[in-house]
Amino acid sequence: MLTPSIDSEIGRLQTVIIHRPGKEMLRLTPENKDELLFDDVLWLERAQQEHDEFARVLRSRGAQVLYLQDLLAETLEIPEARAFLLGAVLSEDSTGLAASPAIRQWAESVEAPALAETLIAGITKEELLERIPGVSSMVLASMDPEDLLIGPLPNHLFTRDTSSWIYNGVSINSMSRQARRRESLNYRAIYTWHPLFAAGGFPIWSDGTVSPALSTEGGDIQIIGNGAVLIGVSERTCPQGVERLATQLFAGGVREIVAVKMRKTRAQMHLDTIMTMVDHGTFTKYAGAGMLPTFTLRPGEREGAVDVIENPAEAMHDAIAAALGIDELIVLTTPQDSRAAAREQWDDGANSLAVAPGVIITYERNVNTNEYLTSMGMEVLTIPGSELGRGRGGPHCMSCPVIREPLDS
Ligand SMILES: NC(=O)NCCC[C@H](N)C(=O)O
Repeated sequence: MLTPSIDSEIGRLQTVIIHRPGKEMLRLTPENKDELLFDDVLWLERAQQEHDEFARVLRSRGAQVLYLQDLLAETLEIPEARAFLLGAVLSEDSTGLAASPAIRQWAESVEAPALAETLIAGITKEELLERIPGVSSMVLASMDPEDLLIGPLPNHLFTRDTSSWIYNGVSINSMSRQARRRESLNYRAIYTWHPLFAAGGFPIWSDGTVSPALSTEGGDIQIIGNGAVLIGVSERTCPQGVERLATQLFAGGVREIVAVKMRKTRAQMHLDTIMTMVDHGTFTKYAGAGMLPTFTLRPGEREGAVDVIENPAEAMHDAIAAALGIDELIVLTTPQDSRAAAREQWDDGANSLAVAPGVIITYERNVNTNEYLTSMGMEVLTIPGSELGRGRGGPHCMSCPVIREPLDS
């Protein structure tokens, strides 16, 4: 059993969920990559090596690494969890009325590890018919052999986005994009039934079932400490979603939220693509992000009410410093020309993961940023990411911290 607790972005990382890329990546093609939110197809074996190095570095700094696919497989051993996931994924809406009973019967009998892989990698018509030949179904008859009856979830790689531990509770996020919505179901099953979490005792800020019109994604959420949360209002996280999460967090004791109004572009899809916290009161930030308007949100007087203060762009850093209860923020922006800055941002240069205050994991390719952060006193642990980065996410996106040491211990 775990006692999850994340009261900052930088406290020593004790437990983290990551996902080793697998067969789901082999579903990516030049034709479907955009719909699946990847910028390129990737070389799976190399991506796995890069990811194994990520896991090695995490462990070398004392973190317990939990693999999402293992958690899912262990969860699927529990009949209620299996029934929940199969009911949600293999509904008549997706598999059709005629094939549904046979598919469900087959899925009930699959060993948990294989079923976990199938839920993440998806299944083609031909793979299904190898397992249950002779099903009479117009849905299947209308498909080509290699068409996917259940789609893949390649973006499970970015464990942070779908699941955010915020102080003592968790937000299973409502994903903005169709390609990522089923990811929330997997986390919901894990946090409800997996033995590490099933004892509960933690608030669920959101169970992932709210409408995508109220989307919040974890790449936009940073737990900056001092009872405060920084949230990007981005391409993926909408103001309605922020307000909804804010009411839950305020009821649970969070003191203040600073929401950053971001540009809505793919290159800056989440807050952690332009800035991440690396040390006490210290952020690394992409030069091209500039100063952005913010909103300071606090609990209103009435129950469930939220007070909103608008802050001009020039007050961005001051608004975050105020939430942290400090006089001034330290913002580390690599001095380089704007083209080099844009290239490193695209390659997740601002997407660092702190494993302790001032100790961060970054992609090795962002040489200027890494040298600069080192010169500013950070300990920079680099990992390769040429393949992993094709999904447009770095170490921060690829991690869902569950337990961090409290900052004041
Ligand atoms: N926090 C992040 O920025 N996560 C990266 C998500 C990349 C993924 N391909 C997506 O578009 O959702």
